[in-house]
Amino acid sequence: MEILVDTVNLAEIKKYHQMLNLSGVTSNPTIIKKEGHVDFFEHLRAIRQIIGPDKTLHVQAVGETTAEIVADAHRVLQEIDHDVYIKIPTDPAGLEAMKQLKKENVHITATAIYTVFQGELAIAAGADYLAPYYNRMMNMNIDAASVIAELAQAIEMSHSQTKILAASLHNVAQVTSALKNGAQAVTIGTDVIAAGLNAPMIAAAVHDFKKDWQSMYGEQTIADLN
Ligand SMILES: O=C[C@H](O)COP(=O)(O)O
Repeated sequence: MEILVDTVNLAEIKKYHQMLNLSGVTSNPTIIKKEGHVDFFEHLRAIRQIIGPDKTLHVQAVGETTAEIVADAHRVLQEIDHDVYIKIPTDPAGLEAMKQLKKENVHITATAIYTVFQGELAIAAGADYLAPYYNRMMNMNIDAASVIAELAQAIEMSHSQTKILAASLHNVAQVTSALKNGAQAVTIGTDVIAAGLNAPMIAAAVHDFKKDWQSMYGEQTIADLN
């Protein structure tokens, strides 16, 4: 199971890289905008510095034509490193760019996926990851769980190496549903992770255990015991 964070906030990436066994970081222009007008390449290099070479870093191309997308990909690979996963929207121009970039062995994350059909074409194009947009599908009354389950089946049936990296996850239920339905990876906003771990019932359980411990041993921790 791969857990990624859907943020480019350096402090948040540091915090969750330390807390969790993160597999990587994903971004898109909207996520980058939240940090203000940062130096794009410098910021991405800082993320790579934090997560190290073994984690995956997914950066979205912004060009609209195939030639522009391919040029964006080349620039990102040149400025950051050749292990970056280039996120490419799964539309006509993007699919053609995927086909071209796979010939150069570039890592591809096919993004903006709302339908099984888009996913199937991205699998055929050799994408390394598919990023189906869970919450955005739900907003359109598309059954996101079924789309992910069908894509998982398509990958299995075609013996493809493509993995599903569920994105646009707006709550813990969506995360667990994506994983249950066959996503190998999920990219989660740090607000969703925090909300999932800050449930009052977790704090209450920890508090009750502490109270019972203190009623016997006072302020000493286990490490303090003689
Ligand atoms: O790049 C993919 C994002 O996970 C989309 O998330 P969003 O629907 O919250 O903008």
